[in-house]
Amino acid sequence: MMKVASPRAQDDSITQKVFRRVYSNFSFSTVDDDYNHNRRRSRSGDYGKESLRKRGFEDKEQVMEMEQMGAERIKTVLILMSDTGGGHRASAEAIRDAFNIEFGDDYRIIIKDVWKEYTGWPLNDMERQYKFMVKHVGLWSVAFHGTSPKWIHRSYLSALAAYYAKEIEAGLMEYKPDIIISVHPLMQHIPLWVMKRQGLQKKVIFVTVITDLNTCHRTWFHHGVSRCYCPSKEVAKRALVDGLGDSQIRVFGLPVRPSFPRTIICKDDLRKELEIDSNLPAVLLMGGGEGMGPVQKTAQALGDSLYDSKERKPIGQLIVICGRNKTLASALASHEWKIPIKIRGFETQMEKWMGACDCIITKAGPGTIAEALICGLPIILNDYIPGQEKGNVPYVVDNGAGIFTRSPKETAKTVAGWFSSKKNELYKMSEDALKLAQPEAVFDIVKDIHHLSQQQQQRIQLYNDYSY
Ligand SMILES: CCCCCCCC/C=C\CCCCCCCC(=O)OC[C@H](CO)OC(=O)CCCCCCCCCCCCCCC
Ligand SMILES: O=c1ccn([C@@H]2O[C@H](COP(=O)(O)OP(=O)(O)O[C@H]3O[C@H](CO)[C@H](O)[C@H](O)[C@H]3O)[C@@H](O)[C@H]2O)c(=O)[nH]1
Repeated sequence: MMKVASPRAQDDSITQKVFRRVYSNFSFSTVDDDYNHNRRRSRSGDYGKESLRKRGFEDKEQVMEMEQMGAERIKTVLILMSDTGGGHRASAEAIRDAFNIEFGDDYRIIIKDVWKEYTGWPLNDMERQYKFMVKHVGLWSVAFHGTSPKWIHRSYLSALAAYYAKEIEAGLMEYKPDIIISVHPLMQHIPLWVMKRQGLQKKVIFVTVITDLNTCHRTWFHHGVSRCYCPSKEVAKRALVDGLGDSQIRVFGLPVRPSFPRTIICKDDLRKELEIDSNLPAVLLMGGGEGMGPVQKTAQALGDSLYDSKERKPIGQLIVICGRNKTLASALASHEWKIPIKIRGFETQMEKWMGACDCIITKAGPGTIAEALICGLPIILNDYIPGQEKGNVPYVVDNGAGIFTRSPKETAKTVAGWFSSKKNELYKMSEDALKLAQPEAVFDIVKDIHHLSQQQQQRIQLYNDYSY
């Protein structure tokens, strides 16, 4: 079905095994080999090589083009991501859910960390390395900025691509994708390099969905993509500066799981369901999927500021979502609290917890920010990861949707103010948050990808008609 020019001649490589499994009659051929598998039928069923040859299609490229014509079939979408933090998975799941809602069974969606499953070090270990580096922020800052020049990241990624070429080919081709969507900064160069080697650039649509709101890394921008979906004008400007064309760039917003915009939020019902006090205002405290940032100190400061010692009663309540940080959860659980508090681990229905609260304190994770904006939550940013999260601070603060402070005491004082004498301030910020929100972003993205797919189908059809 497609040419596989193998760089390292080896018998029974992973690629070959996978191809044999997927296409039972498949036998490997290089560009110069004869086609020796012409009895096999393509997925559309009508374009076996023999029949095409009889119709006068002797050229190998033509025969392959024809084989791709499977007009009315389910399209496979492969979403490439890695669990470096929780944001990439959340965006990948958002895109999958939106495809299902908009197009039902027309698309089969597969979310994969192909690096982890098919390659070796360092690609298969990104989660651990990322966790380590962001704990030592100085190290992350050097890695982020030090790898910004194109010649540095390009040469390193090209070397990795060449080294793991066969494994990555196998990883990508196992799913026979019609469309590849990358939601990770390190998943443009290598797959596009593999696709180029296989002559698949015109057959498989490749798009990037950027999941950082402002100061993103330059590895996000690759000239070879059909589309680069930017979550904000700031990121689009960076894409233009990096040489992407207007026709490649679209600005719809950051993809957020459809359960956020599509859940009709009734705070009272949510509070009942989550067993949260219905009468006290609630602040949500979190630190991304890994529970990063000054969560413990902030929780303790809130424990004091939200308790009115004169009246001997709380003026607010606290919900802490620790994500995967179990140490944090057990440290908080062993503390004595004067205010109502809920300490939770990794939650899968964040829209409910956000919908039940009145404001949020978080590090500047783009996913959390975009979700909080949709829920109209004023945001206190208490930390950011250098590099990709730095620009998220002005994005929120300059648009009036929140404030930035690293001081747990100041954070606690601000929330106490919002819950007592400064309710108007809280209300105004909530309005500004809703103005900045882009709840339809994920639907706009999948509709545009669908449009690209249809255009490609039409091109193939035209080629088909013209050739006959
Ligand atoms: C020596 C030159 C190295 C150039 C490296 C470029 C590509 C690296 C590719 C694979 C290596 C695996 C390292 C994985 C780290 C995880 C990164 C990640 O996924 O972040 C997600 C985050 C977001 O979730 O990624 C980003 O925001 C941008 C990615 C930046 C790439 C940083 C690469 C660090 C490499 C460490 C080498 C130290 C070099 C010192 C500089 C002179
Ligand atoms: O218990 C939890 C805790 C968090 N989340 C979700 O996890 C995501 C966290 O994503 P963020 O973007 O806020 O932050 P992360 O640190 O987890 O994300 C990582 O990926 C981001 C890009 O997507 C940024 O690059 C960021 O700097 C990097 O650390 C959000 O959707 C949040 O709702 C849950 O579903 N359950």
